[in-house]
Amino acid sequence: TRISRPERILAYVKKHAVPGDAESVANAIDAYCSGVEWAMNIGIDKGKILDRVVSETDPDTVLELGTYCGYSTVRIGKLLRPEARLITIEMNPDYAKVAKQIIALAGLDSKVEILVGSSSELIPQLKKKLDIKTLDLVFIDHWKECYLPDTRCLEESGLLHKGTVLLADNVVCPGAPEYVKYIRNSSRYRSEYFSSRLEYLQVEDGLEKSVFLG
Ligand SMILES: O=C(NC/C=C/[C@H]1O[C@@H](n2ccc(=O)cc2)[C@H](O)[C@@H]1O)c1cc([N+](=O)[O-])cc(O)c1O
Ligand SMILES: [Mg+2]
Repeated sequence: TRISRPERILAYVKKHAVPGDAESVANAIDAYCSGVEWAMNIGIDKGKILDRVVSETDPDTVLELGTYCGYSTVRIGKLLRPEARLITIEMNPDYAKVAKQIIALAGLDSKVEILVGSSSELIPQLKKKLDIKTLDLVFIDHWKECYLPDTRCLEESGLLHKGTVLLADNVVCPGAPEYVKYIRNSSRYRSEYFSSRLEYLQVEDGLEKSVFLG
């Protein structure tokens, strides 16, 4: 069988990125996905909003739900202080294998830990397994129907503190209507919508930033 799309992306990154240069890794993935074949990375336009939210939050501990090829993992990781930690959850072992190599190529493996498994199974274990107290930033970009149940699980696991930022991708396309309805109507969050474009296309999409109020 042909190699998978993530493996085609990895081959392109190996050929065109500069090892240790995270920016060149992100640029290589964007070049491939703009010019050769689309892939569900947050992309350039929404990526700039992600960058701004990460920089403003300046987090010590970040959780990402949905690693895929590691594009957003690299975008976030390159903005973190050396002592900060980024935990990313990926349930597809083949995707995790590609992401691990892309994150290493970006020189970010010391800051990033990839956990292979489902978010619903791993979120309740984070405190115990990874000695995590609370999360400063959560980037949500996995299966859209999991956004809400996993947010409830984060609340119940005591992983959110006053000021924790949740940033959700794809609130318009493909959309996460149950999540958006919950988070915008909850008195426990202050939410803001950032309108943008779906990765590599001229379709509207956007990010929802929600601050947990405790
Ligand atoms: O469907 C989308 N994303 C689903 C992502 C899913 C990823 O999350 C992982 N996961 C990890 C842990 C889990 O528990 C479950 C899944 C999956 O193994 C996959 O790697 C999507 C689709 C479009 N689109 O235009 O169609 C655009 C986007 O930006 C998207 O993010
Ligand atoms: Mg997405």
